[in-house]
Amino acid sequence: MAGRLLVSSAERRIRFGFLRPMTVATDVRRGTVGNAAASVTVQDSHGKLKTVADLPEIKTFRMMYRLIFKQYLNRMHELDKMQFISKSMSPTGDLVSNLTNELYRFSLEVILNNVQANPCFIMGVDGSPKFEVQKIAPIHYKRSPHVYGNISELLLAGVDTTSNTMLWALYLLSRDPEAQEALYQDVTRVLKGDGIPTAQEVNSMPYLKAVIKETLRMYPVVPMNSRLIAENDVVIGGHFFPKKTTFTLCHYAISHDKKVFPEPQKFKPDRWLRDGRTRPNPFGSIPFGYGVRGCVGRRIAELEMHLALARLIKLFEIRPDPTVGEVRSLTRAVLVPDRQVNLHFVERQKTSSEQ
Ligand code: HEM
Repeated sequence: MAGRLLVSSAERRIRFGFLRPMTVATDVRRGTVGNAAASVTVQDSHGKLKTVADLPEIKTFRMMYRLIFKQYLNRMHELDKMQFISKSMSPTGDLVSNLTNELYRFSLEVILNNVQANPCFIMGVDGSPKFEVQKIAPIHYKRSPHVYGNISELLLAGVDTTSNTMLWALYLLSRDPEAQEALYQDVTRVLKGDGIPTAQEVNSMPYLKAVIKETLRMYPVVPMNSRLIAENDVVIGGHFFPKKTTFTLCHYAISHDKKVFPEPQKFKPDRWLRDGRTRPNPFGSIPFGYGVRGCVGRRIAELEMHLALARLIKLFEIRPDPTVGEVRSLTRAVLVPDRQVNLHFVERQKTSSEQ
């Protein structure tokens, strides 16, 4: 997600933020997201969209993840012992700042480690192609407004998004023991021991993926974005729109359409399973946007959330705090909870094969 949300004037330069033309000639090297599992979509010289790279394996990213996640889990254990458990004895306790902060810190570390390992990544965050930076000047960032701008965009795009989505996912799971059990079964069926899941293992956990998809459907963390139809007039649904019209897409409204998602207010990860059922229209929920200017961090974000959620659910049962009540969402650039979300992390017993 790029930093600035909406710009009202169609004349405004499009390189900032969400206001982007549909017809961008893109030679942006999407591969700059590093060596995480990434599909790279570009336009070829004939303007055709194609995927140029599918990198199924994760190398440095996975290694860094292991380090970061180890620390993070230790911290969760610490919190579990010191705070979550003691707070559960005094339900008026406030856990939210802890959980929100912990998720924020976790997402931040993942992104910053990526920046360190892939200097070009930071330079490309405004969507402008700066691939050559990687080769010329690996990590000597000059203090320029451009770099500051990129860093703040990176924080909003890469940290607030994943940390809030994780928070929403944990919140939804805490309120749905059945879904949580299904997720636990899905994860423990594949993951034995303490190892970090491989890309292949993640692919074998359909319910895990479904939980993230359903979370993003219910709480699309980037609730809206825009497109500027720059070059041509268009007719949509019988309505004429002159060129340079700005369209604002409300992801939240789209993904709560009951014609596409029956019972849209219900958390139902099953609707995303590929088990023979009729799946929802793929454009019914597009939390990462779409096309050449869709989210460049999508694969990293999904990977990060899949790995984090798999580990957390394997280690902890997540329970709601009865004092919190029904949480609503607010748009604060990203979709955030309207109150502190207290959750209890109860450590699971290890099975005999894992002792
Ligand atoms: C839950 C996680 C995330 C969600 C839901 C999300 C969503 C979005 C959306 C909706 C857009 C606009 C797409 C469009 O206009 O079609 C976007 C753009 C972008 N996102 Fe994300 N994002 C997430 C995580 C990340 C992460 C982790 C990063 C960086 C590591 C990132 C970097 C970017 C960048 C750089 C853009 C601008 C792309 C461009 O202008 O071409 N995002 N994101």
